[in-house]
Amino acid sequence: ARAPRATCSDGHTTSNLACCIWFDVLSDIQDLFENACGDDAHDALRLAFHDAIAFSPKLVAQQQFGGGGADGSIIKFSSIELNYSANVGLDSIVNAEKEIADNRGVSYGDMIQFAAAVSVGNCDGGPRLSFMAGRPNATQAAPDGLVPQPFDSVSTILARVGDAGLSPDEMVELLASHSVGVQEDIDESIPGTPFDLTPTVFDTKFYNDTQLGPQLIFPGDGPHQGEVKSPSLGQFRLQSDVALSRDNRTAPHWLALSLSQQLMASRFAASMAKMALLGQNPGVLYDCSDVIPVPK
Ligand code: HEM
Ligand SMILES: [Ca+2]
Ligand SMILES: [Ca+2]
Repeated sequence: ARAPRATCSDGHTTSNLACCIWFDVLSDIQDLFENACGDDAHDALRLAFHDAIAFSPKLVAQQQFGGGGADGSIIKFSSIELNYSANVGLDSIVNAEKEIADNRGVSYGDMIQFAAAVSVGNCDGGPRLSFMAGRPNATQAAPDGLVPQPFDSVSTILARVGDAGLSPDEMVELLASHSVGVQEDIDESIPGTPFDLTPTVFDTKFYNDTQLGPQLIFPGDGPHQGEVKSPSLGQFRLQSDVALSRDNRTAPHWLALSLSQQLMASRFAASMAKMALLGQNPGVLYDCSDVIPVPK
């Protein structure tokens, strides 16, 4: 059955009038992204992970605050969280999204997941992500140490994301995001070096090249902590990506995704939807997915 339509004051239609504000936010965020899959879109996708993954039931069991997950804490408490080493390079997207959210009166947690969903649709091959709105504002900064680092072992990474609620398969699926990413801060001599040869295309090349590509060269002045050799000067290899691509707990799924654009895109969309709810009460959220543009 088709969802009932409501018409916003600007003429857009959506299944829920409470979603109308997101058409305004969409226009702001697309101005920032220049309707493209460029630097700001990439940063917005990375930001969604760094906000959401900072959620730890394990810390709560030790009577500590475990972070609020996808709660916008990385914007609300940016003066704290942007000092964490894993969050290097996120300042400019945090400031840009904060300004839009403040202007439009939406929560930072919603803003971050919305911007990420829009960003993926701007990349050729990117699936249409869903978007749930209604996250309350963060109450505390997330503690340090919850965002995986490229020099972490596979066991460390899987334990950390497992604590947050993500399976090894979901971790693998989410890394399709590195198909549209570049590094800036691991090797500062070569900012903008991508993780695959098609950083504006959401494709399977990243999975294929990390798993099967030869390890020949450090493209800049490396090695740096978290970096391993890459197949060519034009791309950069994170140690964690290569380790996950070859570990027996994650390599089979990595291979499966490398063989099917359709599987990769659909699994990524499902895992992103799950990640966007980490630490959140789904009962207070409502579906504004119909505001997310249909990818070209
Ligand atoms: C094991 C987990 C992960 C590790 C260790 C990791 C690490 C990194 C590192 C070191 C960079 C380069 C940052 C810089 O130098 O500017 C990066 C970039 C990026 N990451 Fe991840 N990442 C992980 C998972 C994810 C996930 C789950 C997402 C999204 C769902 C994501 C999205 C991105 C994007 C889009 C970029 C590119 C940013 C840009 O182009 O400026 N990453 N990641
Ligand atoms: Ca957070
Ligand atoms: Ca790519």
